[in-house]
Amino acid sequence: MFGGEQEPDNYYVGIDVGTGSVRAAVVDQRGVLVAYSEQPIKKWEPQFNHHEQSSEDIWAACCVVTKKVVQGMDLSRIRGLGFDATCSLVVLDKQFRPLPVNHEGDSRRNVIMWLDHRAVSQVHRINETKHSVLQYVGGVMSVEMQAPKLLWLKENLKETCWDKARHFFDLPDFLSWKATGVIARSLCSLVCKWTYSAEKGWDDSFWKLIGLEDFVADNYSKIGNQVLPPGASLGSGLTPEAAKDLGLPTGIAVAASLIDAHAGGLGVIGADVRGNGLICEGQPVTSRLAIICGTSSCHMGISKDPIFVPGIWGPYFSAMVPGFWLNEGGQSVTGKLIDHMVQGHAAFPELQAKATARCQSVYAYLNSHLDLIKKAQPVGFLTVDLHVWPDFHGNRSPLADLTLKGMVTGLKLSQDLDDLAILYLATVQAIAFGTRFIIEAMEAAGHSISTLFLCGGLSKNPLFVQMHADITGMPVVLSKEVESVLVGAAILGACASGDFPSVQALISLKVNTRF
Ligand SMILES: Nc1ncnc2c1ncn2[C@@H]1O[C@H](COP(=O)(O)OP(=O)(O)O)[C@@H](O)[C@H]1O
Ligand SMILES: O=C(CO)[C@H](O)[C@H](O)COP(=O)(O)O
Repeated sequence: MFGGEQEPDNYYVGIDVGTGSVRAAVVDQRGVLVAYSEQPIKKWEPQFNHHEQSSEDIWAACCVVTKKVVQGMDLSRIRGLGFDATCSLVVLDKQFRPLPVNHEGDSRRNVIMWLDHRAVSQVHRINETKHSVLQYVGGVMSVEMQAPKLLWLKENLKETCWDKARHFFDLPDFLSWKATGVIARSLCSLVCKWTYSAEKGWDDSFWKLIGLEDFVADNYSKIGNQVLPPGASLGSGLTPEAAKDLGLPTGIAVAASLIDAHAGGLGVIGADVRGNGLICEGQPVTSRLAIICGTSSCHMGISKDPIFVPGIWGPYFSAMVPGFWLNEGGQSVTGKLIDHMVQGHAAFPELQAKATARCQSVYAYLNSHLDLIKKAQPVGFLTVDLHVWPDFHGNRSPLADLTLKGMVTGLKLSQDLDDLAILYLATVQAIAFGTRFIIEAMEAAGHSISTLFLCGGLSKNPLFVQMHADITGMPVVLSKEVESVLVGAAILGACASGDFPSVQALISLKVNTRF
């Protein structure tokens, strides 16, 4: 972004709602992050594969972090606000009150999270229809998308939720509604998770065929019949009530939102790489793959013309970079898998104690422990006898098979810290091989990728980044600004403010690291 080296006059606020926490940042007109705050959010897992959150808890966390980042600032310099969030499903009634998405009737828990796999039977039936909209999600709809979840609600919670529901929002759209009172949806969420077409709109025949004809009957008013491009300015901007909640001025511009992975993609894909000797310098932006690695990893590749890749979501038109088609590969659990493997190991308490004693994160400790035990050989060779298959939560791409499970081969009876470190390494390598598998599928279908641009929590782990470079054989670029997802959200706010002509004009960022 945003260009220019002059002293900043204008600032933009980005709010990023991830799976585990909400982050806010103030970003100046040069694209520099000047304040940052983070707050955890609640998650419930009332039964296996059911994952729920609370939209009120999420909004409250947005308010806490935003108030913190603008503390002491001249608020009149804040020109715009942008949101991104996970693609979770929020359910509200006629008065915009939360409705329960669970058998317990707990209306606090009104969000079915993106990683929730309750709607297995529903997605199976949807895929059996072989409807033409499925071509635009890689040929197979994921259980993580919204149509199967909506059908599950209709079939399982008819009285307590479905019949009372008036608004079904993707979480990024819920946030922009909460800030502005405008119920218009972002093209990003509707195209990527709800089968909406940027060119043709909703397909009545799909909703009728899968048993959700209710939406057609009321002209899609419950799921969105006003659609805006990400970055478009919403209504009259921030309402007085939301302004009070967030500690921001009433009326500042608020943008139509993005899904979190797409905000990260926007934050990194246009990076200015000049002078780094990278292969992608001078190549079109379509040679870049943005990988947003947090709880999950999302692999975002763009093209001028639509490319149909079996098992990879899309092609989606204008869902991330306006005017480009997007393909989105993904691994449903990556950060969550690494945490699961490390925290579940018998040597974890010892690891935690040793890391704490050195004032290090467990991952920094494990990385230095691997360096110690590798001796003269390259670290990657420590796993010649131990292998992980990482699909503990199914395979999102390119196999698109939610029934797949994880595997570890080569286990021994010992369970000491060395074993834990090597299991951690094998898990990171397995995830990197998953990325290679996705890239191979994208290239076989017509993409031509030369360089990876990583962001998200896992990109702060040097071992994770190095393994991606080694295993894919591609250079990995990290942004100068570590919190690229928040920069993507702030780009939306900057675009909505009218200070910049378009999202495209805003996506050139500086980089400083390569692996
Ligand atoms: N400094 C770090 N070193 C290693 N791993 C990290 C670091 N920071 C975050 N992570 C990992 O990144 C993942 C969370 O990434 P994040 O982008 O915060 O997720 P989300 O957006 O899904 O909430 C976790 O698995 C966490 O362990
Ligand atoms: O489906 C997705 C994007 O299309 C993401 O996996 C989902 O939004 C969760 O993101 P994160 O792992 O960053 O919390």
